[in-house]
Amino acid sequence: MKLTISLAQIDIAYGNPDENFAKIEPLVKQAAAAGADVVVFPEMWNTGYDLSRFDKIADENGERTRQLLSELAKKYQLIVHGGSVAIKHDGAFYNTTYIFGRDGKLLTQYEKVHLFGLMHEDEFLAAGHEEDHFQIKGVDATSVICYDIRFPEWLRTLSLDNSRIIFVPAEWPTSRIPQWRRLLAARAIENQSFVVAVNRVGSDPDNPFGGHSGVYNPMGDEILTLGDQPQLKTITIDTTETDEVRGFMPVFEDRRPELYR
Ligand SMILES: O=C(O)CCC(=O)C(=O)O
Repeated sequence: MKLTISLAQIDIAYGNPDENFAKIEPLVKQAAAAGADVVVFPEMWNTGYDLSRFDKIADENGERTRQLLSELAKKYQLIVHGGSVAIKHDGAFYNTTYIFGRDGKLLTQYEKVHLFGLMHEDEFLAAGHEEDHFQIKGVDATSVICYDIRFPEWLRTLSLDNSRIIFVPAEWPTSRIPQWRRLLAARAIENQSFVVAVNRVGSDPDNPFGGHSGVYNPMGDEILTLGDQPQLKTITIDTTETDEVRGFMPVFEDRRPELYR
């Protein structure tokens, strides 16, 4: 299946949801004009890492985000992968992904499983504990968030359900961009999947963020890379490449799960 994917690499206004929400529609429109089947945003784009103000700025039950993404998916007739946003529900804060189909219906949602202590997420957020699986034009896909890519066992778990694409929204600091690119390539190679990763650019009071959003094929080649400036880029991938790679190198069949822990 051929899939056209737009990566929306944006700067995020620190702690300013109104400014950030206003950025989304023009990018969805641009992706639709480029013929995209899906547009992807970075991690926690509504607030950035303004964690100590989440009681004031996190999206209550994700309602504002869900309403906007649903409307835009329907209006522009494409899948909107909403990166992730800071939300509040049941008295706790979560780093949450929402993905909407062309009909405006929620395809899946995911709460970040591995909280990033170096940026104090574990002090302010509750961790998710559920897998997410969805389909794009009949192709199985899954999605994680940023620091999750350092846990190959989690991405493997998510990939076991026939997934062919792993989406990765992120706020990944500039100093570790070389690791970002190597980790994404490794996750693509070992899971014989496409990896579509969207990082933010710009900076917050603690970190500059290095962009280099990209798409990796199932051999781990970086087939699209964005620089370190805000931009939207679009690429068409052929997901049957995953069948070819899994055919000549049957890694999934050769697993020995009885030996692993
Ligand atoms: O793992 C890293 O180096 C960066 C992770 C990160 O920035 C995040 O999870 O938000």
